[in-house]
Amino acid sequence: MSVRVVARVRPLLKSERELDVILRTGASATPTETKSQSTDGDRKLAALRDRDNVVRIPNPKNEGEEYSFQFNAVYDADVTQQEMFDAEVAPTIKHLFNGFDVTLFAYGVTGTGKTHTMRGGKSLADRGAIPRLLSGIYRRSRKIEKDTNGETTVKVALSYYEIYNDKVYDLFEPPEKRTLAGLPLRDNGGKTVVVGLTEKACTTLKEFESLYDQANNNRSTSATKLNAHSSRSHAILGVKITIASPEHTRVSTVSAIDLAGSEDNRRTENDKERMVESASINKSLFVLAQCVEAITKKQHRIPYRESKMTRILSLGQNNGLTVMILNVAPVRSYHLDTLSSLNVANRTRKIEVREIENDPIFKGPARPAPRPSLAATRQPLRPLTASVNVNMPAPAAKDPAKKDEGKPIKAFSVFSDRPQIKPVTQIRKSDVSKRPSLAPDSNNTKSLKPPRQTLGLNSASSIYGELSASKIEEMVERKVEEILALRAVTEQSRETQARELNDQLQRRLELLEQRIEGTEDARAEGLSYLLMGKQHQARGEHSSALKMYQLALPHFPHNEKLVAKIAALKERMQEQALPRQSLPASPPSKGKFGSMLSLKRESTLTLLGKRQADEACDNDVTMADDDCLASDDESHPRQKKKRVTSKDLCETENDVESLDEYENGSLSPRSIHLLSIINSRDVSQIKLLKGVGAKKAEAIVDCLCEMDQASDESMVSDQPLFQVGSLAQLSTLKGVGVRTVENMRNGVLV
Ligand SMILES: Nc1ncnc2c1ncn2[C@@H]1O[C@H](COP(=O)(O)OP(=O)(O)OP(=O)(O)O)[C@@H](O)[C@H]1O
Repeated sequence: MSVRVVARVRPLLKSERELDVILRTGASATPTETKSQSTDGDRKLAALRDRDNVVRIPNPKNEGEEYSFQFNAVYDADVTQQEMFDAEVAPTIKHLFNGFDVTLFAYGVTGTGKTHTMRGGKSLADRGAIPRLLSGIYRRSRKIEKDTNGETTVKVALSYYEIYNDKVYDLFEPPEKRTLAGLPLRDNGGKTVVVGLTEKACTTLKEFESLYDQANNNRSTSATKLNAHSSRSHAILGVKITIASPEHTRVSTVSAIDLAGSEDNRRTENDKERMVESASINKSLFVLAQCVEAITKKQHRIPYRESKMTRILSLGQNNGLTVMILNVAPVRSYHLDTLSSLNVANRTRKIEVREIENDPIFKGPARPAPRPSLAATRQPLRPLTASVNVNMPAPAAKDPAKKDEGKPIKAFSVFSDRPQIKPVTQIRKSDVSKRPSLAPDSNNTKSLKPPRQTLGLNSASSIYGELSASKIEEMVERKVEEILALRAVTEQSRETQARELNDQLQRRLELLEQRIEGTEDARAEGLSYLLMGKQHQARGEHSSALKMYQLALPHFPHNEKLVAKIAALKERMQEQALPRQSLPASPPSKGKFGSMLSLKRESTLTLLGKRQADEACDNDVTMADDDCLASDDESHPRQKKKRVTSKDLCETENDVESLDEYENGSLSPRSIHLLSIINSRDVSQIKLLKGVGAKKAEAIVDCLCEMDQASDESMVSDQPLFQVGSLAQLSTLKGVGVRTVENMRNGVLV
């Protein structure tokens, strides 16, 4: 049977407004009713359980749309604690006395009413599910004892613990007795047990109330922005009942769990301590959601062990009945949280649990072949193999020999882990007809393929008298081995294929890289010629520039701009043949870009320019040839290390043009000051210039020193001879571009 999941919508709190209600329940078109809107107070139990069971919530991204979540039941804000108990908790008591374990847990966002539902208030009417459950247990115990004239006795024992920051603490122990590590968990026969937990015998409701209240004082609660009495831990109350009749003793447990609520810490404004708690709460609830998802998706691995809470809750693994009460707040401020908890709860509904009563412990002489422990091995859920009607009262003292006989017709499915030999009469007709392999006249014995079917047959082993359990197990084992072997072979061939594919891919990649590298090398060479040509041209060395452009041409054979440039250069050289011849004799012209460098330090600059070109090409092999060619004849934009775009070049050209103002006039005080700093070769001063860091300053000084060394004069004097005389010259230095010069100049205060 699947987990029973019911939703309970809490009424509006004083601080909440009617107009913020976004949840709708049932088929009603009006928002969830609040307590004030409560109608008929004395609804019948059946009516309660059968009422509309849909919660509707708008899509947060599109309010026009609505999501609907269906549950086993939905309880509006007007439903009282008594009604809630009668509808959902009271029916589980008889299952408990029939030997089934019961798990009741409240799930929901912080402040949605979990503690209210489980523990409730102090007044009689406000009492929650737990005290009412205990009251019901004691009442039933008294009745059984009375009906059997005291031959059957019922003992109730309590344990109560909390999981706080993923550590387990005994709530029957005062907090000062807690150890840092908390109590350990252990797997015991398929159940997770807390080691060293106090178990208190409790004979009356009054005793329970006092114990429970006292223990709750030990529970970790704090005021948060979203709830003045927020539970900071998951609290688990275990009520163990031991029914002892003259023939046997039967033990079953009800676990009532008040989970801590998930918190959206953007809303809680939690302090550090609360945040740690909150992280732990959210983590365990997240693991719970993951477990739910893994179970419903039938995944192989269910992450129970990733949090203590999920390990203890063992949803879908625990036998017996599970009821989840999803608490929700009806208002908008909880919108996303509500949506997410509705999602988790909705998925939980699809989880199937094995409803198996606990084995009775028989008194008297030892009995042959007890049923193997069903809980001992946790296995995936199996299809139903038998049925029990838990709604029928269990006979108080049954003949143990006839234990398996005459079980009433089922009300829900029972799942089995191990082969169970059941009389054929227990298999419903419909079941037999649905599964041909179970039919007595079936000749389909060869189709024992999937283990599920094989196991299904076990329950009907009387039909196949000759097929003993061990034989069937042997067959299953053989089949499993076959499947595993086949899988191993398939995986091996798949691996080989993948390896071959990888090799092929690698080879192709290498080829591609080689091709790209070859192309890039050639292109880089061409670009370096272009760049050098440009630099020569900028310095007025037209013949060198022409040579470089001509060397670049084979690399860009179809580039019209380059062809045009070569032609223009040739023409200009012819025009300027005379003036150019006279230039070497004339004094350096400060007004011409690079003139000082070209005339005085030609060899140095050729060296520098070449290095710049090499560097630029190393770093800029991707630069478009058009970008290179687009620069104007007189401009000298230095290559930047980043990818150069045509936009950059245009801007650079504009910047250089702006420097033209210095070409024919004297330098401004600002520029003079800047150049004096540069010429000082003082790294500590240069690095203070705008846009220049320590690295750039060092590069500038290095460059100047290199030029000094390269000059003939530097051989005879220690004094730096080369002086940067213009901003344009400055822009040609290593590590400096026109934009840097502009930056430096703008940053200079005079
Ligand atoms: N059905 C209800 N009827 C009346 N009041 C309710 C109901 N449900 C919740 N409340 C009130 O809402 C408030 C928050 O409820 P509660 O403390 O039970 O929330 P919670 O989900 O346990 O929160 P947390 O996870 O922070 O512990 C309380 O003041 C409680 O009395």
